[in-house]
Amino acid sequence: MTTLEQTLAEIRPADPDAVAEARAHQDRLTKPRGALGALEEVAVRLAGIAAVSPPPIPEPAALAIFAADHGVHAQGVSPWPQEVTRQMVANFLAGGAVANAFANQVGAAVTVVDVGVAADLPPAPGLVVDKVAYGTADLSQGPAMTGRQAVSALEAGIAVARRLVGQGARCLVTGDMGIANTTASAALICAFTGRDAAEVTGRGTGVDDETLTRKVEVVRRALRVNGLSDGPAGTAGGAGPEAALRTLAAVGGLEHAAIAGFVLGAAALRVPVILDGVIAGSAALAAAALAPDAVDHCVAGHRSAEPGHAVALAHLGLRPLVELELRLGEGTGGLLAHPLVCAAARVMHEVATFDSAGVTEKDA
Ligand SMILES: O=C(O)c1ccc[n+]([C@@H]2O[C@H](COP(=O)([O-])O)[C@@H](O)[C@H]2O)c1
Ligand SMILES: Cc1cc2nc[nH]c2cc1C
Repeated sequence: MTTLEQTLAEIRPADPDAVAEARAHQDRLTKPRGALGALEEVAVRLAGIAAVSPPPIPEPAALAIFAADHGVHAQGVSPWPQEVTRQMVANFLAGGAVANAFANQVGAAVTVVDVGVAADLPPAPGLVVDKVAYGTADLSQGPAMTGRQAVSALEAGIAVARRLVGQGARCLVTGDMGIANTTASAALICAFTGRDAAEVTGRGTGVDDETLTRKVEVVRRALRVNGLSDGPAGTAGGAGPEAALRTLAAVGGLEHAAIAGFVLGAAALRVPVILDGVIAGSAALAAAALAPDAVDHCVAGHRSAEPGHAVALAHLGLRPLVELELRLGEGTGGLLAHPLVCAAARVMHEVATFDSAGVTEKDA
């Protein structure tokens, strides 16, 4: 069995007994029922992931920033030059990016993974080189990746999840870096949800109106040339894992595939994975198409300003914890959500019950 096949076979849904126990416990705690809003569902979700209630507090966290370049950059879909991908990788490794500051704030270790940067990077502590290609092909002209490249990138992500959990991480956070990757994200979201390109394509790093119009056309062309535009909603590329892999290879990026693998790896290990922005959301659609139960192991860290992100999260049935109009990527929104996820779990360990504290319950 390949690493991908083995990982897919290991993924199970949330544990129903732990979920039921966690719900019942929430209702015994000294607070009005439901008073912790969405955090109650996070606590229940963590119990379902760990298959125990109360669930362990998911710390320490580890962030993996998957970096790659995109052939579609040649279509003028980003205002930034491609070399910014490589330059930002150097910035992450030097500790100078926003992701580093946020990781320090929440005590998360940072790993940078080169799965497809279009340049060779010098070895550095914190850098994992698992380069599948020097960037993808232009998805508006044909498939961005071969099936084999997509599987290699998925398996690179699985390997990182396994390694970080093996080193003691109890929560994984997705991060990405790749100039032009919001175009690939929009194409993935169209292909997996059946929505129109104009609804899900956004300004990314900040394109002007003219470039946005071109970007929407590039996404439409990508779907058309790859045979993904004429299926029923949600199954434009067909149903099942093989179709999911074909769709991912056709219009995804190497970092999207690696992030999908990272999500699958976390799910197989029953470790919660906090999703960052639109790149992670679109990658999670691919992971969910490969293994629907993987979604049970995900927490949506935030909702980014990119319009496709809300569409992806709705399709996954995930509610974002933080909404600050962030549109940076790197894992920044996921990191900010980590203390909320830990607080949700801590409540389950430390808050007294009505019985134990001698607090009178409301009238029946
Ligand atoms: O996380 C997001 O939702 C997000 C939204 C807009 C832009 N980004 C980041 O910006 C880069 C892609 O933007 P663009 O305009 O080059 O496609 C890439 O490095 C992403 O990490 C990320
Ligand atoms: C400067 C810069 C930093 C980023 N971090 C993630 N994507 C990015 C894109 C740019 C352009």
